[in-house]
Amino acid sequence: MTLATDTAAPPQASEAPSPGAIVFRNVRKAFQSRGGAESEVLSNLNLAIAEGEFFCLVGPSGCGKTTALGMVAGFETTSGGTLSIFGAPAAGPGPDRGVVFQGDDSLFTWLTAQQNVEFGLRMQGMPAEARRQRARAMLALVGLAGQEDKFPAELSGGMKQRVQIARVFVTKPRILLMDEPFGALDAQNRLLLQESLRDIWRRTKTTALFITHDVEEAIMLGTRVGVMRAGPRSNLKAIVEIDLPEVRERTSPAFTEYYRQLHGLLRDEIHAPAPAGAS
Ligand SMILES: Nc1ncnc2c1ncn2[C@@H]1O[C@H](COP(=O)(O)OP(=O)(O)OP(=O)(O)O)[C@@H](O)[C@H]1O
Repeated sequence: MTLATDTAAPPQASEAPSPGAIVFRNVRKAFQSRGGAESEVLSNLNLAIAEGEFFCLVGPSGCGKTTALGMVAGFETTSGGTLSIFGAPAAGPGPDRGVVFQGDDSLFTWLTAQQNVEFGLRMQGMPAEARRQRARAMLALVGLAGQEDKFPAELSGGMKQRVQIARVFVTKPRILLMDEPFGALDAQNRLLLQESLRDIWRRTKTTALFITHDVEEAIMLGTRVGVMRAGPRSNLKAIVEIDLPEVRERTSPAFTEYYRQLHGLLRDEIHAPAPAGAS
């Protein structure tokens, strides 16, 4: 069980660029209020996510998890430091990064599940038969075999979220960004989707950054779990490496021990006093 508190220390000038799929170096993010005052949400954020990792991020509400993910997605710019994606400075959104949000309602209502999943492949110019087969296989992987011809209005919330995941994975993005994708689901659907996601990730080893409020979910899915400090000026407090078998058992002693450790780190942040000078 590895607990790292000093994550990705700033490089020296002579140091070669770090390898890694997603690398934050001293990243700062501030927002300007309408009155002109600045609030610094993230400060000195250092994190290197390796290619093929499934990195989960947990932290107190409002600490800046979505902001960090939004910068990787290209929806937000940094206010300082550097953020690189596969060695290049992060720029705007691109097809190399697939994004799934909580209660994502962006399916095309006039297309079937199959057509929704095929859409990105069609945009890539894939021939009809190849994309039909790829989309069907992906829908089967998320447990939707036999539901291909249903429209979003005919699907439950959990089924729609499965289509979202299939739609993102099918185009094989290099990076998968998920912001509480199962947050709006009931407990049973949540467990089933965690299993599907873990299964797909084991097959594809897509680099993933996954935000959750659920420590158990983070241990179930992650190769490492990062715990963020309470904001403002948040950054990473600790990273816990999850050294569990590929098939994870929630009731195993090792799982329970990770839960206790992570829950403790998180609880301390939730009850931590605000830093001096916090606005
Ligand atoms: N566009 C924006 N303009 C101004 N402030 C913003 C903007 N986006 C986010 N913030 C502020 O940044 C802080 C961090 O927000 P963010 O959504 O990243 O937190 P979070 O950790 O994802 O929260 P939660 O767990 O509740 O979803 C909050 O105080 C939020 O109000």
